[in-house]
Amino acid sequence: MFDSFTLVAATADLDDEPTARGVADLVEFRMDLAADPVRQLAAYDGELPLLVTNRPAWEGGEVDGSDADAETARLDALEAALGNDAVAAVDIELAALRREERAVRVAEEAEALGVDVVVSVHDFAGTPSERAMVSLLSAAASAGDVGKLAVTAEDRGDALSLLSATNTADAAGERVATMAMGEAGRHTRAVAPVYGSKIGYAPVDAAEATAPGQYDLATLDELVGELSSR
Ligand SMILES: O=C1C[C@@](O)(C(=O)O)C[C@@H](O)[C@@H]1O
Repeated sequence: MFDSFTLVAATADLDDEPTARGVADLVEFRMDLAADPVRQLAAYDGELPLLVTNRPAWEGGEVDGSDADAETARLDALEAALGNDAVAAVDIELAALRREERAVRVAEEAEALGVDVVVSVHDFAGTPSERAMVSLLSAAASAGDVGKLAVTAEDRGDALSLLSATNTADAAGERVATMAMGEAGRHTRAVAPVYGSKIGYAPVDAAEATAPGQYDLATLDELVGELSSR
């Protein structure tokens, strides 16, 4: 997975899966935004494979990760999800891998089960320098199967820097996924795949976006299809 562009339908409600079928390649289950994620996963009988994400508040999500116990509980829930046969990929934050042994163990467990690891970095405050982004992408890509960087663009210059960093990482043979959040970065969701980004996220319904500036699934599918060879 992730060798070519992968379109991901992001949702907190696995009942959305039939609507994503035929368009998305994968469903991202945002466990941190979901009501009763354990029950939803156990009951899942959809066709699309799942990417599970349990994003902590310290990285822009909803689940508590404010102390060691909360982080252990969050990562335990993520690890438990790996046992579900529908789970093909897991998202783990680069910052968690850097500071928590428990996160490294979840990544190792995923690898042992043949579950791909998306190592993610989010910047909700702005866009780091191009050099810093290249280095973050490299660190994230080498810590898992794909390195993902989502930044917040304030202007076109930020969007261009992200595209350029994506191009550099791709040319270096790194498997990466990039997107700029916010209005100024919106077009990067369609354009970054041209520069090597391997994942695009979109909600099935634009009203249920999981990040600022996302296109709805059908629109992203169409835009990426027009611009790349999807
Ligand atoms: O990390 C990402 C990328 C994302 O933040 C985006 O900007 O599309 C959406 C999230 O659901 C996903 O986990």
